[in-house]
Amino acid sequence: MSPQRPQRPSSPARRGPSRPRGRAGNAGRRRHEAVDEPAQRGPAEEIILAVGAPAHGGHCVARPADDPTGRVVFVRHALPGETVRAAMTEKNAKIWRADAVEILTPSPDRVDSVWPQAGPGGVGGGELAHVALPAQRTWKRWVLADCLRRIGGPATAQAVAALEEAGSSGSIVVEPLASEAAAEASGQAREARLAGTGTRTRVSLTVGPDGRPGMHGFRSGTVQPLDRLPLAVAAIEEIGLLESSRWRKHYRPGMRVEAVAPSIGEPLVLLDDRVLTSQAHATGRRRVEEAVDASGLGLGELRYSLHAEGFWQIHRDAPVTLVDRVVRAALGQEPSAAGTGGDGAKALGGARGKRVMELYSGAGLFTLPLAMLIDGGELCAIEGSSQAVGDARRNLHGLGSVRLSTGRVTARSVTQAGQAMGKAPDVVVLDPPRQGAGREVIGALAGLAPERIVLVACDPAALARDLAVLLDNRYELAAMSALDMFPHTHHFETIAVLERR
Ligand SMILES: C[S@@+](CC[C@H](N)C(=O)[O-])C[C@H]1O[C@@H](n2cnc3c(N)ncnc32)[C@H](O)[C@@H]1O
Repeated sequence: MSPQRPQRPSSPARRGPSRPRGRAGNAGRRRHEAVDEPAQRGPAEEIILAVGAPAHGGHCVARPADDPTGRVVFVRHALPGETVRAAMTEKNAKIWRADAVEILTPSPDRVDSVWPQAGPGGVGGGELAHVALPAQRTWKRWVLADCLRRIGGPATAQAVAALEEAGSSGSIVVEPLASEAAAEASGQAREARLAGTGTRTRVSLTVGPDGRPGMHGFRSGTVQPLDRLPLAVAAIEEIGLLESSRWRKHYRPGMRVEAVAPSIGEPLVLLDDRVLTSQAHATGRRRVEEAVDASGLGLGELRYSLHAEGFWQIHRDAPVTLVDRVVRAALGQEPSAAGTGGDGAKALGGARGKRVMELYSGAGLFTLPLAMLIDGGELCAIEGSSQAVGDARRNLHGLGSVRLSTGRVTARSVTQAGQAMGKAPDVVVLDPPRQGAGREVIGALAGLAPERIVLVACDPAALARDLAVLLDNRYELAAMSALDMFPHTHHFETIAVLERR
């Protein structure tokens, strides 16, 4: 997706110069107000930009249209190939940033935003809502390839390009999750247009000074009130957190409002530390129950119980997809991260008796199916949150040979856990937070010399860094897949499988 290689999706093309319609245009004007903080600064400087390739972080690399050799500007709310009028939002010696506020030459991939309040000058967290969903995945594919090349270095980029799944393009396709794939394949224009909305089972808001809940403006401390939550599942929209007077009376400026819609039972709402039902009644319930279909692994439905505020994969299809991919990648005979379906139980026939280490294990999303499949083997997991470890203990109750430790994942704790296992683990699964595991942890992990490592990454820059260290430490890349787990944002998830040389 670039001026040279524009993608042509099935989305309706917008012809001729146009302002982003409706609220996006208004949001553009609002942006000037945001830029004006403090108020005496005057209107934002505007600039005409020729927009180039997407870059990590949800923006594109652009240059002034009348000076293509000029300064690079990171522009949001634009698309590769467009010419836009942009309002500068940050300009200093290091970086220039801008928001596209008028689209002079629209890309065929531009659509009416599914979340105008996340448009120019709006809240963060929906920065690709103006991009057709297939083109969002192309955007992310480019960003992944760019991070692997720039941050991982030539050896990392070559290792990825050599994978069968990278195909002739040499890059990894970012796949839709089941809901989006079904909506896009439905043949229904409305369903396809709204694909990727209504998928988030967790939503986090802040109450603004006026008592209305909203989200922070992008790179701003100001809470902007919201009038819709288009990315949230219907069960959260229906609670009426934004408009209902029954909620307003509970709100105080600065309060955090978290809505949690588990796959089993009623949603819960957390107001700072208080837990309320979806009807705004106080409740002693602090836990939610989640069901994950692991029949593809021959395990049927898995049940999890966790604290409502605990970490859980946010897209409604993410737990089932990740469990299937990660467990197959860890315990399958073939080191594939790419495929789902097929006879999981057969593919996992060799799992019994395996020795597994899991880092950053949360409430046990992967730990439970791994422990069930290695029957007679050994599993050692490390997780930093004691609450999550308590949840995992409960979820794994009765499964033998599992050691769940609370503590930071560090080079030392990884080495000690390896020593405690006695013999090198057969496989290590790690799902670190956004910043990745880091050079030292990865180095210690490589020092344990497991046959296989499954690295789950939600940030392509961190993935590239961690991967480069593994490739330098006697591991080779065996498989990689990428999943569009955060539609309408720039985020996505990657699973890399490495084998010891
Ligand atoms: C991306 S989540 C993955 C959890 C689990 N795999 C899942 O999918 O539900 C990352 C987990 O790492 C934990 N964590 C973050 N930093 C950590 C650290 N330095 N040491 C140990 N755990 C950490 C968090 O508490 C969180 O549970």
